[in-house]
Amino acid sequence: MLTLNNISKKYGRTTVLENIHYQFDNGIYGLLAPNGAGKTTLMKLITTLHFPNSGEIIWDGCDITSLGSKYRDQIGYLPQDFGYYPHYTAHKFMKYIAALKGISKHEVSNRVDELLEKVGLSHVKRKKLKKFSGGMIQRIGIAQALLNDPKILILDEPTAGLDPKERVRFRQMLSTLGKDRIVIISTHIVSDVESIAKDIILIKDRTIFKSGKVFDINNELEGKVWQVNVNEEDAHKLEKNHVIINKNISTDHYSLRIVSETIPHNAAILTKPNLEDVFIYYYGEDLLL
Ligand SMILES: Nc1ncnc2c1ncn2[C@@H]1O[C@H](COP(=O)(O)OP(=O)(O)OP(=O)(O)O)[C@@H](O)[C@H]1O
Repeated sequence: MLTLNNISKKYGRTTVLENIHYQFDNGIYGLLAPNGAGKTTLMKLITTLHFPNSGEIIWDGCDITSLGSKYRDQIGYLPQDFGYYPHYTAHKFMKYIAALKGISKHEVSNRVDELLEKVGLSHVKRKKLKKFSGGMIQRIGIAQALLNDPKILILDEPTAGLDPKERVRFRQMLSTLGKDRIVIISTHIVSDVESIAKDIILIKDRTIFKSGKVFDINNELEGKVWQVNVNEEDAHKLEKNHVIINKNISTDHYSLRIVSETIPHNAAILTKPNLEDVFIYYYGEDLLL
């Protein structure tokens, strides 16, 4: 179990994270917030690339600063700016990272082949990485992070730059990884984690302001999300007075998705809230920054 015990982090005089308290056990966690909210910082604290100004991180009952490499050996990390050697083949790159991680030579070959298979890249293992698509590079990124069979896998914006098809494939691959480890995925894209995360963690104003199962988080907006088709004039009136989650304009009407405590228009129909609604409702202003 990994516990963040009231951790705070400042850069200079600016506090980026404040009193973060959370407990992780095996499973996938979606760390969801707009850019700049502190997701990368939180991940760097967990990977020991940064240290908190106050609070402590506890792994299986011990402070990670006292565990040193015993703790770091348990971590697999895919950073946002994952660096790779374009002239290396997938196989050579994996062997290289395995050597850096101190994995013994007799273990390496099987492990590399097994992981390339797992991420669906064994058929291109002799291809140079410069020939790989963005999705394939991210899959190599996951494979290298898994080399040491980590108990904590940290993926920072793993789907950045991927097209929708690659995103789906990536999600399918990730969904199996949380069975026997903690997997923390940061993203500002709701659909990356909505269907695969056991818990969602939302960061706002430097702290965790909501966390829990998607169903429970969505439930907070139950009875408040409305769908309505209206003419242009009514659409403008509604936009002035309500939080608009989504707006589609067709030739003869406007289709609006609205969050409102009460029925916003006599043609409005109550609909089931989803995580996108929650995200836009709580972060609306921040998303425009
Ligand atoms: N090394 C640093 N020194 C000073 N400020 C930093 C440093 N790293 C991050 N910050 C600032 O801390 C805040 C949080 O950044 P962080 O990268 O953790 O956010 P994020 O949610 O991961 O966003 P993004 O997805 O854009 O990376 C930002 O305002 C950022 O400018």
